[in-house]
Amino acid sequence: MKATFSTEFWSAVAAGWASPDEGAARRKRKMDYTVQMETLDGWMENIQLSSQQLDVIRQQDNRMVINGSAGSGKTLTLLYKLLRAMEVDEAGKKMLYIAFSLPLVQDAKNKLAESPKYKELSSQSKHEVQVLTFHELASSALREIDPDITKFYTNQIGIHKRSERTIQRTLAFINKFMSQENEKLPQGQRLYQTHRSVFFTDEVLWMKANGFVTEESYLNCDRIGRGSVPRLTKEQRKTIFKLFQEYHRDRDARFGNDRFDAEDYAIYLLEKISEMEDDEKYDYIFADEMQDLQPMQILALHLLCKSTGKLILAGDPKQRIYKRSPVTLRHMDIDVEGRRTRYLKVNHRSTKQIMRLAGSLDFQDTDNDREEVRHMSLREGDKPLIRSFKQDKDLASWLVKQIEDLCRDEPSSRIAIVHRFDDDAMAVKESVVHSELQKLFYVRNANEYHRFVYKKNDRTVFFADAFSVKGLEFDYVFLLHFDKHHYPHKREVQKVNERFHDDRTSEEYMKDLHTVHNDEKKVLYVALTRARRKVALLFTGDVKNISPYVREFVTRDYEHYGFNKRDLFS
Ligand SMILES: Nc1ncnc2c1ncn2[C@@H]1O[C@H](COP(=O)(O)OP(=O)(O)OP(=O)(O)O)[C@@H](O)[C@H]1O
Repeated sequence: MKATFSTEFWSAVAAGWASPDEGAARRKRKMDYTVQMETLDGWMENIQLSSQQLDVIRQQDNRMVINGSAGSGKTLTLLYKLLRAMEVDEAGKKMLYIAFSLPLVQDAKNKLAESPKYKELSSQSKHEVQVLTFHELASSALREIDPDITKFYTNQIGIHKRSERTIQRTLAFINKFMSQENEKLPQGQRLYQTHRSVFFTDEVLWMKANGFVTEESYLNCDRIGRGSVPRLTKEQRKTIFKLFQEYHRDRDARFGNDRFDAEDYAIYLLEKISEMEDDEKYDYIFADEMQDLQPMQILALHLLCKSTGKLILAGDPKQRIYKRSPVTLRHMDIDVEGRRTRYLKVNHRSTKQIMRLAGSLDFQDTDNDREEVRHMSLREGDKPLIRSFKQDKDLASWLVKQIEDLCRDEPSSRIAIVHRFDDDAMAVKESVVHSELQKLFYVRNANEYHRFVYKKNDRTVFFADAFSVKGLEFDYVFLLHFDKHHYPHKREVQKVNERFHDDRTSEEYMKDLHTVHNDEKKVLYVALTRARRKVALLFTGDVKNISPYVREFVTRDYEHYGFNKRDLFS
C-alpha cells in the first residue's frame, strides 16, 4: 500500500459518499410479524423488555439508529437484536458486533455468555458471530497490507487519548518544517507559529478521521470541529496538504512496519472494502456508542455490509466526548430518516434523582438537530451529594469510611471513584486518595471492569478516569475533582487561551471557549450517568474552588455539605 491515499477512490468518497447499498438503504421498513407477539422473556436473566425496546428489536430496516439517553438500554437492545437475528435468520449469516473499547467488548461478550438464549443459539453454530472493537476488525486488513507489521492498536483511540507515537512523530515533522522550510515559502502560503505543534497533529488526524485525504476534498471542506483559531487561509491549507503528504512519505520511510496511526485503520479498511466481493461482507453489523465512532469508521461499517445487509447503530449524542465532524450520516448516504431512527425514552439504570441532576447540565449537541426527547427514570433514590473538604486527606478518609460502610452493608455493590487525572499514571499513583484506598481495598482500573466477579468480601473499588468509564455502570459513583480546575479541565481551557494569546474578548475566542465548556459538561454527564443508585461529587478547598457547572444544577436537586448554597451565587 502506497503512503499516499488513492486519489480516485477518495475523490469518489468525498464527492458523493457513494454507496453500493443505496437501493437497500432506502428499502421500506418491514415488520416481521412472525415473532411480533413474543416478549423474548428469559433471553437474558432479570430482563423484562419494555414495549418500546421490543418494538425496536423487531424492526427490520437495513439501516437503523437506536438513540436514547444514558441507561435507556441501547446496548441491551442491540444485543437482543443480535440474538433475534441469530434466531430468525436462515443459517450461515455473518454477524458482527462492534463495541467501543476492549472493556466494552468483554462486557458484551460476558452479557452474551450469561444469556440462556445465546447459549442455546451458539450451541447450534448456525451463524458466524464476532464481537470486536473497530480497531480489532481493521487490524486484520492492515495485516494483509503488511504482514510484518509489529504493533496494532486494538482499542479505540480518541482525541483525548492520542497515541504518543503519533504525537511524537507529527510534532518532530512539523517542528523540522517550521525551522527549516516555512520561511522559504511565498508569504501567503507560510504557516503561522501557532500552526505548529498540537495544531498540526490534530489537523492530520482530523483529516483522516473525516476522509479529507485528497487535496480537492481538503481544500473545500468545512472545518467543523477544528475551532476558529488559528485561522487557516486557503493558501495555507495547500501548505498543510503538502505537509500531510510529506508526513506520510517520511513516516513510511522511517518507521516501516510500525507506521500506522490509529486514524489510518478506517482509511485502509475502506480501501480494502472497495476491492471486496459482496459475499465476503457481513449480513449484520451492530455498532454501539456510535456517537464516538469517527465518520470514516461508520462509513467503513456501512460499506462492509452486504448489499442486503443490515447496519444498526446505537448511541447517545449527549455522550459524545470526542471531536465534532462536518461529515454526517446523510453525507455518507446512510439513510436513517423517519422511523429508522428510534428513541428509547425510559432510563433503566439511574434513579430519577441522578438523571434530574445530570439532565440539568446545559450543553448543546450540534449534531443533534432533532427536538429534545424527554426521558424518564423508573426508580427513586437519594439525592446526589455535593461535598467539599479542606484537604485531600480529609476527602480520602471520608471516602474510605463510606466505602467501608458500603462493603459491609451492600457487599455486592459496584463502586467507582471517577477522577480527572486522565492518562497521567504518575498523578494517580501520587494521589492521596488512591494511596489511602489501596491500603484497604482492591483498587482496579476500568480495563479490569469485565473481570470483576463479586466474591464475598472482595472489597473492590474501581478508580478510573472520566473517559474510561464510558459505557460502564456502577451502583455508587464518587466523582473526584468537582472543582474549577477539572470541570472544565484546565488543560482544555489553556489550549484555547494559548491559541488566542492576549485577545480573550473576540467572538472567536468566546466560540472556542464555549465549545470547550460544552464538551467538558458532556464528560461530566457521562460520569454522573454511570451511577445506578447514588452519586457524590467531591472537591477540596472553599466554595470558590467548586466547578462553575454547579450553578446549572437546581439547588433543591442535591444535598450539600461543607459549603453554603447561597455562596454559590454571590
Ligand atoms: N427492560 C429492562 N429491564 C431491566 N433492566 C434493563 C432493561 N433495559 C435496560 N436495562 C438495564 O439498564 C442498564 C442500562 O442499560 P444499557 O447499558 O443497555 O444502557 P445504554 O443506553 O447502552 O447506556 P449508556 O448509553 O450509558 O451506555 C443495564 O444494567 C441494563 O441491563
